[in-house]
Amino acid sequence: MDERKPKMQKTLMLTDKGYKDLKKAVAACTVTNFSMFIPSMIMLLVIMELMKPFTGGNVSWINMWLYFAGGIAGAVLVFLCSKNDYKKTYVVSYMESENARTSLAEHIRKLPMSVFNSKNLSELTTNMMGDVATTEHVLSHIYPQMISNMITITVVCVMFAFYDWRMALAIFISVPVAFLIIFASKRIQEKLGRKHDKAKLEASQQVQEYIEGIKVIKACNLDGEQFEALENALRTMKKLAIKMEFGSGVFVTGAQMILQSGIGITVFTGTSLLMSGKIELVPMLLCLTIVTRIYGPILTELTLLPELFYHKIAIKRMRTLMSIKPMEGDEQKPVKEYDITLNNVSFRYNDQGEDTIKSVDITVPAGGVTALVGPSGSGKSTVSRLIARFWDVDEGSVKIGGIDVKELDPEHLMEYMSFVFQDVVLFNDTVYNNIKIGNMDASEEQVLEAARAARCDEFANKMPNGYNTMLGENGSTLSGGERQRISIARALLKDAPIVLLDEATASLDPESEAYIQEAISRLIMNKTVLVIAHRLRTIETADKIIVLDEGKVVEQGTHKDLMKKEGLYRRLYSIQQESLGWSV
Ligand SMILES: Nc1ncnc2c1ncn2[C@@H]1O[C@H](COP(=O)(O)OP(=O)(O)OP(=O)(O)O)[C@@H](O)[C@H]1O
Repeated sequence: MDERKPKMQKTLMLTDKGYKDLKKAVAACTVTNFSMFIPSMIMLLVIMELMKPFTGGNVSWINMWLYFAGGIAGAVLVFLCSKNDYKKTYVVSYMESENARTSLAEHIRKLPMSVFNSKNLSELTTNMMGDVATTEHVLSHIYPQMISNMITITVVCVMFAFYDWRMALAIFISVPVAFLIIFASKRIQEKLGRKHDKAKLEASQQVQEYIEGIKVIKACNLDGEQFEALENALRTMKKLAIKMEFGSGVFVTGAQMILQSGIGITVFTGTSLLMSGKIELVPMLLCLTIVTRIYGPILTELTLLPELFYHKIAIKRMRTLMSIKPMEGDEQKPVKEYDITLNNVSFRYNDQGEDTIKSVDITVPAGGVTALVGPSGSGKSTVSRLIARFWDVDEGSVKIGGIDVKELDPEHLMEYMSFVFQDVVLFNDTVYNNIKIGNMDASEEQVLEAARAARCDEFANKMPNGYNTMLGENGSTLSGGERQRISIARALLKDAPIVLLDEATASLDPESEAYIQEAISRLIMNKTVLVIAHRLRTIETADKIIVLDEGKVVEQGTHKDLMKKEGLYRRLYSIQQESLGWSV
């Protein structure tokens, strides 16, 4: 964030507009605070009018009617000011939280995958929802009111100081003491807040794991064990929540008592000054009216103040996430050739530990099909992730058409690639929209054409609303083969010149596989294709086969070439051929 921005703007991570709107909200709150004095003043005037007969005067009914009219006008004014104040404070908070969530989402989208290795989903959801909600609450309920209350009380005290400094001091003295008590508890509150946050995160991870793994839990009868872990996490969260509430409660109640003692101090000072003839009754009553009026919002504010400390923790977390450098690159640079080369590439997922890919040289010729094979864990998927720049290589380079992928913005690079993975991610939307994701600019006709080519018609037409049928969360209502066909339809619609197929048909039954193979043949026509396959018979016709073992290229050539050698490929192929004869 820009160093020249005001401290409060930086602290609250506000946009320029948000900061301006916050100032407007403070102004609106201050106007409301002052407008609130009007009814109390009128009440005071009415009381004084009614007391006239006790001092030998008469009640003026004209005055009473005037006060009545003034009261109504005052009430309308208070209503209008409060309405404006509500609008200003809530608009700023909701607009800013929308901005914060959008910029977090945009930022997360551009982060290297290594970030997602070290952060889990619950942590990111907490950042996007919980931390922003804390900021939202602080902006709508604390900052504008706190600042405007400070302005109001300072103005009132300064005004009173002109009349009698002792009365001004009596009103004011307890306010800073009350605030000091809350701020003195900052360390304890922050510590408790951090612990509670950690417990909340642990609990939401447990809930997420429990719900995601519900099928396995049921199948393996793990209800007891898994539920116990969840229960423990929830119990710890409860304990810490109580501790936190108790911790803040002690200080808040103490601060409130001190503040309320201000009323007593004002009454005592006023009465003493009145008795000694140093002030008159009316100003003293005015003082008391104001003090009760002004302390009300501050009392509420004191209960909310500890949230400022938890907010600091939330802001720190958001700032840490925002400070992670996104992957950058040229957003325009055209890629004209589509051959892929890996030159002496080494890569490891974690800073500690062994390289997953070790000094690999690979060439994927443009317009042909290259297969990547090897035992499980040999690094096939990792190579495809490096080509797509989901991760950056540690050594060497990955080039497409002679351009290093590190020079290209990841989103720009994606324009040249389509993927079909074994795990297809589907959104809670219609079948049609799930396919359209492949190319948001495609016409309806193009979407349906791609869907037909990927053999989606067979299942979509049987659904209640055809292509407009909503899929459950992550397409839970579809079979593995159906999900794959949607994924292929997306890729067909995208029509990118490079296609990466990662175990696309590995988990399918023969009938689904036949459908998918047909759709895939259409997809890869005239494209640069890199296919990762476990079942070697599916890549026998590939133009080139690269064999990986423990992160190294150990063989390459055509199926025929490799079968002539006594190498890993031939061994894997023979094992698979043998297993075809097995039955259960
Ligand atoms: N996100 C990750 N973080 C840390 N290590 C990882 C990650 N993904 C993969 N690995 C490790 O890298 C190695 C290579 O994994 P990779 O998925 O590339 O192998 P693969 O050949 O595609 O395996 P498979 O055929 O079983 O899918 C494995 O040891 C794996 O445990």
